[in-house]
Amino acid sequence: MTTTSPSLPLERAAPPAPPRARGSLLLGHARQIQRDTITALAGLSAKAPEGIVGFRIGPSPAIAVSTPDTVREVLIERAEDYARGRRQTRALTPLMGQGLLVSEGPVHARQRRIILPHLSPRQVPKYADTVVAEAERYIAEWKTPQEVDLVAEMNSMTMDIVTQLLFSSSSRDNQALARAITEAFEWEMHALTSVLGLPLWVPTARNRRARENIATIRAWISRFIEERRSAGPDTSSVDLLGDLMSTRYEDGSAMSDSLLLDEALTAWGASQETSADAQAWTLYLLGTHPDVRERLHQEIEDTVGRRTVRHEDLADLPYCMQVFKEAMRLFPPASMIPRQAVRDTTLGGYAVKKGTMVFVNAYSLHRRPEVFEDPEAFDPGRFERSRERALPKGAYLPFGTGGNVCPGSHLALMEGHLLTAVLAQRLTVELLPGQRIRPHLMVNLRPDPGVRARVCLKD
Ligand code: HEM
Repeated sequence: MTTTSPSLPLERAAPPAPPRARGSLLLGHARQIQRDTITALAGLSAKAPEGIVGFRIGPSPAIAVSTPDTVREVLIERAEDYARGRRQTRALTPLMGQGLLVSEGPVHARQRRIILPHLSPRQVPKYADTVVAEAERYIAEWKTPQEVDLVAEMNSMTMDIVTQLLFSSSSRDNQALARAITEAFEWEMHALTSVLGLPLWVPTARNRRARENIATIRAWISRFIEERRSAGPDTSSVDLLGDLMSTRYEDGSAMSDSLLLDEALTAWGASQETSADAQAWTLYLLGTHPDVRERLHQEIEDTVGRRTVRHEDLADLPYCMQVFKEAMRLFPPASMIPRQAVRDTTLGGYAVKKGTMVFVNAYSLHRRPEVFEDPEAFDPGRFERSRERALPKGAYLPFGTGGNVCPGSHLALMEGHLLTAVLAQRLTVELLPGQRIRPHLMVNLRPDPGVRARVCLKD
């Protein structure tokens, strides 16, 4: 007689924890991350051949991912397992309300559907003349030759540009408003990065000031909305605010005033500093690579000469775009895209526990030697059309990917292309010697402690 043993359900082995970087017993890698976030996270990713590494920030488990596959898993394939971190939401809500950087789920999807068409490749060329005019006006006000900090200058220039693109107005003549904006963005930065990250209702002096600033800014934008309404429908489409006021949901209804305000402030916050940092890095890299600068100047000389740059010129300025894209490869303004696991899940075959913070490390992704040969070298040739097309999917992500991919990417690329051309056309920029400039990550990646340069208007 033969006997068969009762069949047992096959037990699947639980996925293992991701390879762990050893940190201090109590704090994990908190101290290193607090001191120098980008170096700490890049260092962790460099020791992770599979592009996934686990570590702790104090008691909280965290993971950094830095290969095209692991990044795509977090941002696309298993995106529903991750949300924005609680800290990000808490820090951004006071200024940006329920705008796209805060909202999730159906509200987020509905807002993206209505906003994205206004930032499409067909729509953004209408903003080109404004970008060029603002840049030229800004440059013309310099008494040159002059020594400047390029980081501060690019911040002011992009602030002027973004307020024109959004509201057809400038904050620079209104000192109280300009100060409120700077301080409010600084408060947000502090809330996102400080160890304590106290919520706005805690009555500290810093929080009280932030509440006043936020009220000032929101009142200013509300006034714009009211003025537009009373001026009638003709004023729509002159700027992004006009577009958002005139757009309609599928059911024919318009965006509420409160959401209009939230989305305008979100676009402002999401675009101004990212664009400024991208441009500052571009100038810095051009300053340290005379061969690239020479070729760029030649392209502009041959194509545009001394006349004002127009959108139609961009197709004939391919090297200019390659320079901007390569600068964002080496120094992506949004270097770390944060997420938090909302349930137990897996990543690259490893277990991820609910609550784990996940950092999509674009800085290290853009330096994968198997994708980018000699990754530390500044080589705009990598973005020649055929070479760019040959890049693996998800290898270059300055604007993220998936359901939260930057809706302003076409505008940002056009603005970067135009500004790179205008600045090279109108100025000679010479970096001052003896500077030690390092990437520093607060929310965005900026050159620290700034980039001192001698600028001179060309005749
Ligand atoms: C060089 C300039 C820029 C860079 C590097 C950049 C980068 C990014 C990245 C990486 C994300 C994805 C964040 C995530 O997945 O959590 C993002 C989101 C976003 N960006 Fe940009 N951005 C730039 C310019 C702009 C501009 C010009 C606008 C608008 C006019 C804009 C509006 C937004 C908004 C609203 C989001 C949130 C999208 C969502 O969560 O649905 N950005 N940006």
